[in-house]
Amino acid sequence: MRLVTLRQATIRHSGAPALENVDFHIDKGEIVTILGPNGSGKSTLLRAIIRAIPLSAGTLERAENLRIGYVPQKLHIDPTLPLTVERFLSLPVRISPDEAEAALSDAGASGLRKRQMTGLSGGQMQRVLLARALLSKPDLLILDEATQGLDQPGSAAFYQKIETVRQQFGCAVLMVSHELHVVMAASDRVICLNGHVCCEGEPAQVASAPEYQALFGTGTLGALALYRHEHDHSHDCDHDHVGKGHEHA
Ligand SMILES: Nc1ncnc2c1ncn2[C@@H]1O[C@H](COP(=O)(O)OP(=O)(O)OP(=O)(O)O)[C@@H](O)[C@H]1O
Repeated sequence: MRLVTLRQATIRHSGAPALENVDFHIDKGEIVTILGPNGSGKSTLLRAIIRAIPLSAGTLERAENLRIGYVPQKLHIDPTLPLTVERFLSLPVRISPDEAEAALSDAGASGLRKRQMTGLSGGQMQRVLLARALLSKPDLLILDEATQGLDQPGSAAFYQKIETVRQQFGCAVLMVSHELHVVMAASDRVICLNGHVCCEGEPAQVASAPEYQALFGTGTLGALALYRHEHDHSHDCDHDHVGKGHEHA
């Protein structure tokens, strides 16, 4: 089932085009990742889909009653503002402590309900933002560089959580990320943007496309191969492997 379709979408900011003639779609349950250099229109695309900015040309269709959960890049909260996680989750629609606890648990943030928002670590904050996005039981979860500022284990754990959430909620996931190898391995489809769609397809297809390599180089091909490798051999000893090639075996 198709959740969102953009046809020949053009978006201008103060007259200057950020995106031109973009065709895009996402289906139920898919994980789609948007890659692209700084200023290539990734956030603009996401914000158009949530109808935060209008199209200058083209069309946007969304499935009827589509529920979207949006996890922003970051959230600025005034450090002098007392705001517990529970109260944050109750903005703007009040929820019960049980609902707050359930959403936090789904997002892997159990136990943070009474904490102050300004006292959370980067990883805890992202999980609270995820919990908030999950409250609407989304059909489509949108993440805009949600792991920016997290260390590598932190962001890997976050993406694993996203995969669990997708299975649990049956939602599609649309995300922007710069962490090429993790994201490429976790995505069904990758779209490479640079003001327009440069190339798109399954991760392996995109990684070998000349347009992608012109933007990102060929380095990620190796990383992708490591994460995608088929396990076609057995090991003659059962110690823990530390080699990168076994991280995703
Ligand atoms: N509100 C705005 N007003 C004017 N120009 C804007 C606005 N928002 C974005 N732009 C411009 O539109 C272009 C695309 O910006 P966008 O934020 O979508 O890129 P991005 O790919 O998400 O970048 P980054 O990776 O740096 O987050 C950039 O040239 C940016 O300067």
